[in-house]
Amino acid sequence: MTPCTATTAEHALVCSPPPRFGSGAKGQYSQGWLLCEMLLLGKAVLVAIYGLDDVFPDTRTGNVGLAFMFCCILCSALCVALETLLVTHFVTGRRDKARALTSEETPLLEKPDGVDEAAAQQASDARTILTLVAYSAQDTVLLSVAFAAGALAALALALIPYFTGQIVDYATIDQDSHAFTLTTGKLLAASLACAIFTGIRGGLFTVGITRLNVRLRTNLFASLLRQDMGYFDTAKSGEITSRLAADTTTVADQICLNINVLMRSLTQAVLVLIFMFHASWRLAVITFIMIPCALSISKVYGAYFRKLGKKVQAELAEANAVADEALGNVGTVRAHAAEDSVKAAYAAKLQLFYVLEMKTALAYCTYMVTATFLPNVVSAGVLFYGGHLVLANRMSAGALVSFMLYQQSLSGSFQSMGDVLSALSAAVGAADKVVELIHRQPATPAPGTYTPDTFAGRLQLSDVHFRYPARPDAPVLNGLSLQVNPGEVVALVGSSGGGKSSIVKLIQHFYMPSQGHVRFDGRDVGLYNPKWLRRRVAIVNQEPTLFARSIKRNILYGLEREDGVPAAEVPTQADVEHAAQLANIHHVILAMPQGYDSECGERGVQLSGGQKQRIAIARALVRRPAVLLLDEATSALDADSEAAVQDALDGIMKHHTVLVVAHRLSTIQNATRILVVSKGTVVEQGRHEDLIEAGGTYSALVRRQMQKSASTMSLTMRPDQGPGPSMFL
Ligand SMILES: Nc1ncnc2c1ncn2[C@@H]1O[C@H](COP(=O)(O)OP(=O)(O)OP(=O)(O)O)[C@@H](O)[C@H]1O
Repeated sequence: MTPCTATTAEHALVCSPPPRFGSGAKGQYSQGWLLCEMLLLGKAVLVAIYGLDDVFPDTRTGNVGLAFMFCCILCSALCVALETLLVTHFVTGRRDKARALTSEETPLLEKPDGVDEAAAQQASDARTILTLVAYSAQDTVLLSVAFAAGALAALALALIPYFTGQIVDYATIDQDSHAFTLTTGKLLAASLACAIFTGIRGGLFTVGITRLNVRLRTNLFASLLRQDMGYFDTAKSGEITSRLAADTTTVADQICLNINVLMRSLTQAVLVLIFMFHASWRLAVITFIMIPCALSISKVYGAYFRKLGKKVQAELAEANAVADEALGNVGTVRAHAAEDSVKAAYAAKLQLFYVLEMKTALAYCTYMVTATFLPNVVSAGVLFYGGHLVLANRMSAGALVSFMLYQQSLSGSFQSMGDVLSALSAAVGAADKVVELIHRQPATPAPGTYTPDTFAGRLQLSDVHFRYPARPDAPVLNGLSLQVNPGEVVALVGSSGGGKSSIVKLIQHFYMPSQGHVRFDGRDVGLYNPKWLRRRVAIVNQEPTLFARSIKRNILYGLEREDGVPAAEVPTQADVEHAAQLANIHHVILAMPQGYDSECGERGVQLSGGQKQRIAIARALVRRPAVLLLDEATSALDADSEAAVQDALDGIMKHHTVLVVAHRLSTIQNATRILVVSKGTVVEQGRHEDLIEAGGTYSALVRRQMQKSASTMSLTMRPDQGPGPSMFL
C-alpha cells in the first residue's frame, strides 16, 4: 500500500518544477526515485517487522546496517544522476521547444527585473487572482463540496499508514489474529473511502474547470466584440483567437488543477502531521526540522537553474535569428555565395548554446544527486532515531512503520505544494493576458444611449482630422467638412488612398476623429445608441461579408430575436423578400433549390461576387434605413454581375439619402453633389457637369478614366452598355 500513489500521478500532471523536463526525463527520473524509495522503505519495513534485534542483533550491527543503507541510497542517487545526465542530452531539443513555448505563453518571465515592473506585475497578478476568484465564486457550492471530498480523501489516506502500522504490530508483536483481520478490513475501508472521495473531488473539479473555462471564454469574447476598431487594426488575429481558444483552457485547467492539488496537499500535510505527532512526537520534531532544510536546497537550486535556462534560451534565440535571416533570404545568400559565412555564424551561435547546455547538464546532475540523496537522508535519519526508540521500547515497530509512511507522504505533500505554487504562479502569468483582455477598456468612449423619436438623417462632418490608431504618424483626413441633407445623393470620388472609405468608417463611429465632429441631425454620432443607429444608417461595404448561414439569416443579420430585437420589430419574410426585390436578387434566390433557406457557405463562398453584393444590399435595405452608406465595389465583378448590382443601386438611390463612395460614372452623374476627396480634404464639389466645366481635378480624373476605359472597353462592356456607366474612378 503506497499512500503517495495519487500524489505522484497528479503531481506529474500539474507540476512543472524547473529541473524536470520532457516526459521521458521525468518518467525515468520518477522510476529512479521510486526505486530508491522502495529500497529504503523495504529496509525500514524489514527492520520494523522483524524487530531490530532479529535483523541486526545488537545496536552496533544495527548501525552497520544503517550505514549499509546509506551506501545503497548514495549508489541509487549516483545512478539516477548518471541517467539524468544522459537524458538531459537527449531531451535538449524537446526541452528548448517547451521552454520557448512557455516563455511565449508567459512573457512576464522574460521581462527584465525592475522595481516598478515587479510592482506592476504584482498588481496585475493580484487583479488576475481576484478576477479568477470572482469567476469561481459563482461555483462556491460545487467547489466547497469538492474541497470537502478532498479533505475526506486526505483523511482516509492519512489513516492508511496508521492501520498499516497497527497491522504490523498485530501480526508480529501482539500476534492477535482477530485484531489483525479487523484492522485489515479497516485499512481496506479507508482505501475505498479514499478512492471514492478522490473520485468525487476529481469529478467536481473537472466540472468546475469546465464552468470556469466557459465563463472565461464568454467574457473574453464579449470583451473582444466591445473593443474599438483600432485594437483590431493592431492586434494579430491569430493571437486573439489563440487567447480565446487555447489560453482560456490553459488558465482554467492549470489554475483549477493546481489549486485542487494545493488544497489536497495542504490538507494531507496537516492531517499527516497530526498523525505523526500522535505516533511519536520526537520523531515528528526531527522530521519537521529536516524536511524544510531539504526543500530549501531544492528551491535555491531551482532559482539558479531558471537563470541558466534563460541564458540558454537567449542563445538559442540568437542562433534561430541567424538561421531565419539566412533561410528567409536564401536567394540573396546564394547570389552572394555567402553560404559558408552563414554556416559559420550559425555554428558559432550553436557552440555558445552547447557550452551553456553543458553547464545546465552539470547543474542538473548535481541537483539530481542532492535531490535524490537528501530525502533519503531524512528517511534514514528518522529510521535511525526511530530504531533507537524501538530498541529502547519507547515506540512500537508498527508505529515506526506508520511513521515512515507518514514521513514519505509528508515530504510528498511539501514537494507537491512547492511545485504547485510555482506552477500556479506560471498559470497566473498566462491568466494575466486573458484577464487583461477581459478588462480592456475600448479606446472609444462608452456607447451612447440617445434614441430620438424622429430621425431625418442629416449628416454633417465639420473640420474632421483623423489618423488611424495603428498609424498615428500618417494623417488621413485633414480638416474635412461635408454635409448630406435628407434625400440627397452625395458621391465621394478621388484617387485611391485619398480617405473616402475612412470617411465612411468615421460615420459608422468605428473610429473617433482626433479633431472635429461627425454629426447626425446636429448631434454627435457617438451620442446615439449604436443598435438604434445601425437600423437607421445602413452600410453596404466594398467587400461585403456573408456568414455561414442561410440567405435569409444573412439578410436578417443583426435583426433577429437573438440579437435582442423585440419580436415585433424583427422583419417578416415579406420584408426580407421586399428588400431582396429592391436589391435585384429575389429571383436569383427563388431559383435556388432551397430558396431563402439556401446556405451561403463560409464567407459566402457558395455565391458569386455579384450575388453576395446584392444580398448585402438587401441586408442594408431590410432595415428601412434613413441613410445609406455605399462603398461601391464593382471592380471585381464581371459585366453581368456589375450591371445587376448597378440596377439595384440605381433603384435605391432614387428613394434614399445616400453617401456613396463612387466608382461608376453613372452613379456620379445622378448624384446631387460630387465631392472630390484628395489627401484627406474636399478639393472640389458640385454637380457633374459643373465640375467637368470647371476643368479641375474631377475633370482630369474623368478624362483619365475614360481613356483607360476605352482601352479595356471591349473586355468589360456589355453589348447594350455605353462606355459611360462602366467607368471606374
Ligand atoms: N485600418 C487602417 N489602419 C491604418 N491605415 C489605414 C487603415 N485603413 C486605411 N488606411 C490608410 O488610410 C489612407 C486612406 O485610406 P482609405 O481606404 O480611406 O482610402 P480610399 O480613398 O477609400 O481608397 P480606395 O479608393 O482605394 O478604397 C490610406 O493611406 C490607407 O493606407
